[in-house]
Amino acid sequence: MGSTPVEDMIEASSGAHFSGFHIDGMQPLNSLAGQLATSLSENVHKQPFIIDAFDNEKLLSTVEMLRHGKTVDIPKYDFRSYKNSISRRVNPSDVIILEGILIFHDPRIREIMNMKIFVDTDADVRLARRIRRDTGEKGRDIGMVLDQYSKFVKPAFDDFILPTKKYADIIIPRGGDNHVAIDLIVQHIRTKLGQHDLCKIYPNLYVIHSTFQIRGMHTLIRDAQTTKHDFVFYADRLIRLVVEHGLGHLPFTEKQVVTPTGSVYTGVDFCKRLCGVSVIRSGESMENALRACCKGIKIGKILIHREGDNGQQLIYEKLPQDISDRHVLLLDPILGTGNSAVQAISLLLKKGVPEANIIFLNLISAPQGVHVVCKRFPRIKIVTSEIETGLNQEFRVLPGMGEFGDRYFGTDDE
Ligand SMILES: Nc1nc2c(ncn2[C@@H]2O[C@H](COP(=O)(O)OP(=O)(O)OP(=O)(O)O)[C@@H](O)[C@H]2O)c(=O)[nH]1
Ligand SMILES: O=P(O)(O)OC[C@H]1O[C@H](OP(=O)(O)OP(=O)(O)O)[C@H](O)[C@@H]1O
Ligand SMILES: O=c1cc[nH]c(=O)[nH]1
Repeated sequence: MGSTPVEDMIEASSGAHFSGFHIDGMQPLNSLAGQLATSLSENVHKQPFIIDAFDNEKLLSTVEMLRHGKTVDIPKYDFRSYKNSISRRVNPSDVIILEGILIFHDPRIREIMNMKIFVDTDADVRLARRIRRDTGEKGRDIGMVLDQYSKFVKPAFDDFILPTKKYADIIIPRGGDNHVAIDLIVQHIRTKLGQHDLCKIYPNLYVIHSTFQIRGMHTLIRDAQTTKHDFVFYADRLIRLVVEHGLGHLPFTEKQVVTPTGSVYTGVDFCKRLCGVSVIRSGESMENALRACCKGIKIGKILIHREGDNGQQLIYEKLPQDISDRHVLLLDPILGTGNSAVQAISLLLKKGVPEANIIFLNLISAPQGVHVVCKRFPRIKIVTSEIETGLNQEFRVLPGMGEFGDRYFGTDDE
């Protein structure tokens, strides 16, 4: 086995292809060539392509659980009995490698992959590996292996697997021996895991496009010398930008109107059924901006007691009764450790709000908080105006802007 998960996976693969990101050991859910052969009938070419042997629903739900940070049990396929017998426990991790024949077939599975790789291996090498594996590991007779290969495996590869190559982002020639390609992929994944590429790791994290105006406003609110009046003024301007950006992520419907010139303008209609939820106290600073954009919007409140990096406790909540039918704009200007956000989002989920209907709006996010929230709730959207460098020992955001609530509401002593 190689020294990285990617290398391990390439070396372990039996030749056809793999795709990432991926979980080592996931292929039993998807089946290998032997399963493929048994699932295809002689007249497969005349029939629509239905893959009964693949449990894609299970694959999707398993990956979803891993993305939520949950441990899963993956069934292991036994080639001798043709059954899923034992299962294997897999823990969640930052990189999920998903490997298997026909892995690019189902568009829903393609959709969850950040990078799709096709390992192109010579047909002779694939056949040689197959003979070695099936006679050795599966105890099959060589005549049977060759017969199965020419009748089912080769035509099925040409008809169904090769065409999925077009979905790959990267095609690696010469399979696992191509160390340059493997190094490039490993480097790419490392880069994605770096703090500065958070948006690439988490497609639901949106950092508003920076301009010198925005940098200028941040410079003012971060400056410890800035007066309360200016702090509020520039924080409000930034908050308004974040709110407008966040509203842009709501669904919309197409709408046509007739303009005063008598022409038809094809536009969109805003999403109905919204509400805001502010995290007391700092989140309340964002309510005016939301009300200014969405007239009459209902705004619920959550109060969380925060102590250090844990010990978060929900103290008070008052939310619209029909919140589960609404898109929720969660308001809190600071995402630090992420513990307050996790508490608030967990409460919304408990009230029946679908995860995908939550947009978390904030001014600054520490990478630690982004990791915590995005891993636990991969379907919520986070909209922020800047990503910070980290947290200090007291779990304050760095460089940060100090105690936001105190500076905004004037309760700091200076
Ligand atoms: N989605 C969206 N709505 C906007 C925007 N700007 C203003 N709005 C208005 O904000 C309103 C959404 O607020 P809601 O209070 O959920 O509206 P509603 O569903 O009609 O009323 P309630 O059910 O009583 O809450 C919509 O009626 C929009 O007209 C925007 O940028 N996006
Ligand atoms: O991600 P976390 O580490 O949980 O930190 C973020 C929380 O801290 C801030 O509130 P704070 O406790 O300062 O209260 P305040 O809004 O009442 O000032 C902020 O508004 C968040 O709610
Ligand atoms: O840096 C921080 C962290 C939490 N709350 C704040 O107001 N500032």
